Amino acid sequence: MFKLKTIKGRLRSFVFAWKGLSHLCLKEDSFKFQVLFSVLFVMAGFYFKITPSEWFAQLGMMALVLSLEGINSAIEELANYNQPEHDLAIGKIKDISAGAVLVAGIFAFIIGIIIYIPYILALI
Ligand SMILES: Nc1ncnc2c1ncn2[C@@H]1O[C@H](COP(=O)(O)OP(=O)(O)OP(=O)(O)O)[C@@H](O)[C@H]1O
Repeated sequence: MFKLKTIKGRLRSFVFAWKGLSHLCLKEDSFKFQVLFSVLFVMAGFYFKITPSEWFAQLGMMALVLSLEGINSAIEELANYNQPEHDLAIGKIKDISAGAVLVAGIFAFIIGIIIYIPYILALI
């Protein structure tokens, strides 16, 4: 059985995670941009009345892109904290981290096209 201390510890971790999420939403421009994009796609989903499996694909990609964007921001923060000076290794680490977000973004774009092109063509 869970001890009360363990439950309190889990709750504390949850509060810290919310602090991190509010930092991302308020301070990180790239994360804010991705949230804006996600909101637009949710609005498009309601507008075109996409199917449950299309919602599944769309929400899955949104979760992936936003999570990777958050991890990318954390890596950038860590890199800046450890090495504020110009450094080739830090530049490479940041580029690789940004590249991981780009991979998810490219797949999200492709899935967006697969979902919405038939709905858009039906309007024409
Ligand atoms: N300390 C550094 N040393 C070498 N190159 C760096 C350094 N900091 C940044 N760079 C290079 O500049 C690019 C952009 O870095 P930056 O930290 O501004 O990321 P960003 O994606 O523009 O940030 P944000 O997501 O906050 O807009 C990096 O991907 C890297 O190529």
